Amino acid sequence: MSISGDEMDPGDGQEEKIFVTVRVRPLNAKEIAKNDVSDWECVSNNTIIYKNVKALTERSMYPNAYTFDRVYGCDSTTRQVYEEGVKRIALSALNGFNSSVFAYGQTSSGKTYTMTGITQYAISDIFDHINQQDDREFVLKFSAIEIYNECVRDLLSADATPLRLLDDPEKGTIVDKLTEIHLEDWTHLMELLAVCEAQRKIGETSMNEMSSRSHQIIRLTIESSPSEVSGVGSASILAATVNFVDLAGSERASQTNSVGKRLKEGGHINRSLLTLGTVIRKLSKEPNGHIPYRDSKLTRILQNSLGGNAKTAIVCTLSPAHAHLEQSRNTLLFAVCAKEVRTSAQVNVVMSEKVLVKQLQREMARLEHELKNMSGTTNDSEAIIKEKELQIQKMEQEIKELTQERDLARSRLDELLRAAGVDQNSLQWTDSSSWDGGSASVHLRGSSWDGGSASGHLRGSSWDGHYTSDTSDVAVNVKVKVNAPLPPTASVNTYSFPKNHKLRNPNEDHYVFDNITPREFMNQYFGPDPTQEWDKTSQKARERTNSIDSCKEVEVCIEKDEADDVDDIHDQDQNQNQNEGDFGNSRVDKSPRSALEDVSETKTPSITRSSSCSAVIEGDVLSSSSHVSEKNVVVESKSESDIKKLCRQDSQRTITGVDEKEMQDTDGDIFISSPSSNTHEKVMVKATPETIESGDELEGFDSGKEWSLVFEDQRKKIIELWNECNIPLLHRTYFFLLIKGDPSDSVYIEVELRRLAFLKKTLDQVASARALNLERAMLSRKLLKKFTSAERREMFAKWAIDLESRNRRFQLSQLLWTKTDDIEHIRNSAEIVAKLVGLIEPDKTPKELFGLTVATKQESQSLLSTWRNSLSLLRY
Ligand SMILES: Nc1ncnc2c1ncn2[C@@H]1O[C@H](COP(=O)(O)OP(=O)(O)OP(=O)(O)O)[C@@H](O)[C@H]1O
Repeated sequence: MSISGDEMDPGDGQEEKIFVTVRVRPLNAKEIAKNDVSDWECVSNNTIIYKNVKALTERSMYPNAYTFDRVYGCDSTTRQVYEEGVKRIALSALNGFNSSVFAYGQTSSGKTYTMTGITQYAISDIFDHINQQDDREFVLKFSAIEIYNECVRDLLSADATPLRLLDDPEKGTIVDKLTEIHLEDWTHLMELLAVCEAQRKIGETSMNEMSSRSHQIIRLTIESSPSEVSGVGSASILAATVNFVDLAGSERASQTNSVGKRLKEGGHINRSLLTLGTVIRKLSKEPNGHIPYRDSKLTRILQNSLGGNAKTAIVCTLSPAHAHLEQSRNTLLFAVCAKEVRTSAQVNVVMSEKVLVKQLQREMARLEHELKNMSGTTNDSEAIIKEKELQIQKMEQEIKELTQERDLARSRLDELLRAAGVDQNSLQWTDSSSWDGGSASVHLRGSSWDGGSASGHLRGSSWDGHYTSDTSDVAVNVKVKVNAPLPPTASVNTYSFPKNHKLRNPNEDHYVFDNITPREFMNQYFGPDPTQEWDKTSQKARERTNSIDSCKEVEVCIEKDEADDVDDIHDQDQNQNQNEGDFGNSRVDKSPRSALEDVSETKTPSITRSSSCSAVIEGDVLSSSSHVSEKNVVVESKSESDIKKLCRQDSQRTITGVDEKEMQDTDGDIFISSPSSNTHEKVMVKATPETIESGDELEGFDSGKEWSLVFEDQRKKIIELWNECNIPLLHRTYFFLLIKGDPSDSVYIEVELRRLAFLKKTLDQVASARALNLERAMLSRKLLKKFTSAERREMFAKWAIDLESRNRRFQLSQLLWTKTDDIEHIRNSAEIVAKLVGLIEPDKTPKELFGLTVATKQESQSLLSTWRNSLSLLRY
């Protein structure tokens, strides 16, 4: 339904006439039976004429043609009457105009018939209109009264006590304590109309079997306000009423043969209708004179509708029968007067308290929402700022740490270079560290590998692979003799560190994880291992010395697969254990050389020599007590011949793909690796022991005495962690072969401690997870073994409900049912299974569900059907 602009806004505050229509009903059966004829004919849309010529001559004092806004003949429908005029008036209440629709006419002329239809059509259209309106919210209130024998009665109340009429300065006459019901929908309306019909006084007269003996006024109050989406505007808050008035019919006592109660009723009806007629006549003739509204309850209540702030439509109903000619003429006279009456309808912005409260609540809610949004935005901004500040703090801390590491590296390198006799003036550190995408490199470019001289380029230095100290390339001529010819284009010992530290060191141990090594883990969580870069830097320094005499220690790192010769190593370890005893206390006196040879005899997969191991060479050899291989082994040598021997032995036993010549001795030469020979091999030259021993004090240790205490403490910790983590004996042996308590070993010790701490934490986690699984497994076994089948099912049902893991439940059900092949047993128990597993795997077949191997296809289908039925019953 749509309401055109004309329909919705016929004029704000302008006077307009009451819209008057006339409707003639068809002759009824009684009238036809009496051979009565219709006196009236609608000759056009708005003109009705009296067509009985005989009567016309006899009663010439009456006009024979009447013109109204609309006239409807006996073949008209109520829909027509409604649509062609009444609708506009009725629906103007949606726009804030009070409105009223009357049916006026003699008894049995069709007032109730017409008004019933009009009321329903109008309210239906109001519902439709409201449903189409998104920008306004509506509240409908329904009330109904009847005026019976000059008493006002609430038709929605069982209490028949007459209601008082009160005069409100703003609203006019109001009915006190009238029931108003919030109208919800169409069904609700029908219910209320039925109540009204049931309550209304209806009686049988000779004119009408169902004669209305009272005036009925159905009132719909429409309150509307802008919806939340359309914003708020107090001016557009509207409240208006629409009255549907079905008057009782005027009657002649002689015609209705009324007596007693009906006669009294007829008297009240006629009196009130007479007053109504008087009011209408006066309004039409002397609108500014006295209008006797107060002479009847009806006119009092309808005062606004008749001559006040309302749009009004009157449908005058006629009985066409000649027998009712006089009443029809009176009705037409009333209609003639009514059409002259003017009303002045104005938009009612007077709102009810309820609407006002609702509007205020909505406005408050909107403001609160806005406030919340504003505070939310503020909170968000604060959170972002806080987060950024934290990031900045974190970055500053990282920069600080990196700077410290860099300075430490520089100082160490300087000391090494100083010790190696390199002219440090030729090297320049710059502070212009540049973030170059996280890669750092140390290049040693050999221009003439076979000639024994190489031009080393030390390009920056980085401890963690994050940055490069981008100094200008410093060319240092380093005389290095190599034993094996290298490809002339080869760059040797070039290390690049990916930005994310994820570079996997082939020398790394593999204790726990497949995808991350402890070193990677430590790099990630504890920062870089400074020893790696230290080693490289030391190597550079060594190369610069160009003096093989000063090189009394060589660090040799050879990687080999962990799996190689583990058993052999184990055997060797056992042999060693017989002689060596516990690490902490009983060291077997043994010459360094023999110690080295012992170690090398174990077919060590890799060998590394530390710069701090001279004490070992000249003193004790550490014992060992385990049997698992390690990749990195640190040994030491006192002389070049020792080194050469060691390397020869190792190369013969463990290194594959290494040129024998590479390890052969040329007295006084330094061993360096050939990267082309084997990517798993690396030989690094390191600083001389003299360099370290000649007063290299590491930071954090002021005196040898203090360090020795710290060292003892750390050593104990390491041993404890070794035991707790089941660290291979070989690793322990090699570790303490190299780490003897020299202050320069503190870095190695710290690395070891960190690694062990990580390992222990991981092992603890794994152990607790295993314990949990074991406990569960034990429970499963107990369940199957200890109890009878019934007990198992019962326990299992309880347990399974408690278990959160659905897969676990399914596995348990399989366990349960694989114990039997008894189809009947399973069928009977399908309900339990459905409870346990049905909600988990609804598409599984019985075979899959029950773990059966003997079920035929038919049996499976039968089980499945049973199971599904159970499932549907048990679905919760
Ligand atoms: N336009 C019409 N078409 C067909 N039947 C009608 C029409 N108008 C009224 N009637 C029938 O005429 C009879 C009287 O109608 P109704 O009860 O509406 O008259 P009324 O004016 O309300 O009478 P009263 O004043 O006594 O209550 C009813 O049976 C009704 O069905």
